Amino acid sequence: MVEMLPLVATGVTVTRRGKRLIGPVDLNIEGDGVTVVIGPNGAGKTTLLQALHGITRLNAGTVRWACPATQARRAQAFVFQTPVMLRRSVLENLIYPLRAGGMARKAALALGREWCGRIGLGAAEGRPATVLSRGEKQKLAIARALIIEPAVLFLDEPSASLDGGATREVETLIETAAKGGTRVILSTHDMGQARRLARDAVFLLRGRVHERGPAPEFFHSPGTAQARAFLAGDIVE
Ligand SMILES: Nc1ncnc2c1ncn2[C@@H]1O[C@H](COP(=O)(O)OP(=O)(O)OP(=O)(O)O)[C@@H](O)[C@H]1O
Repeated sequence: MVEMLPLVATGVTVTRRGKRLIGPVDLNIEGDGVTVVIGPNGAGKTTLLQALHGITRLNAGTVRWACPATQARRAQAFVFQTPVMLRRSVLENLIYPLRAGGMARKAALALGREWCGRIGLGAAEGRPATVLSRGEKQKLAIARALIIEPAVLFLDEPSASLDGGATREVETLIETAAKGGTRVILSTHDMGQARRLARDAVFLLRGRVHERGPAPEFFHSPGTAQARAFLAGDIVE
């Protein structure tokens, strides 16, 4: 895997139609495991993830990786909150990034089938991906991101509106990826999920990093009144 970390964001600011969505944000991400980005609706979680991944225009600031930008782009993946399925079979969706990366079809199919089985869709490999359930689509989208063995994986609300069983399956995929050396950065509204997965937490409020820390300390004894209130389930704006 490409050595991409630390990720260093400095003064990252995104403004749209005269409104500052995030920033300035300074953030350093290194080590391994899962970083969770949490905060109220509209705090800027999605915008921050997209800014770090390089798919939204910055109005100020920089995002730097430990490797050249072209290499960094190829070694990271992003899974959107609403998974985008190609109008092809489950298996063809899975092998798409492998083929785009130049892998021979036979090898790609073998790896794709292995992943189909791993996410419990072995019997559905020929089915159109568009007819899958929401949970199945999310698993497929995550598997399609992981199949290229990215060094860094961004996930925006990976289990929004999934039930307990589907959420568990998605979390297992994420944990396995993190154990395998993929650095995961995800946003979530689910504080149970944040506690289960996080190595460290970033609490965003009104587009700024309000508090950041290792998960055990952050969840046990947050340092700011707003983070305490948020974790207690109070409305924080
Ligand atoms: N292209 C855009 N133009 C104008 N405003 C935008 C644009 N994209 C996002 N916003 C606004 O920026 C703010 C941050 O949005 P973002 O989706 O990043 O927040 P979030 O923390 O992910 O929210 P949620 O928890 O509701 O998903 C919101 O007020 C949103 O309405």
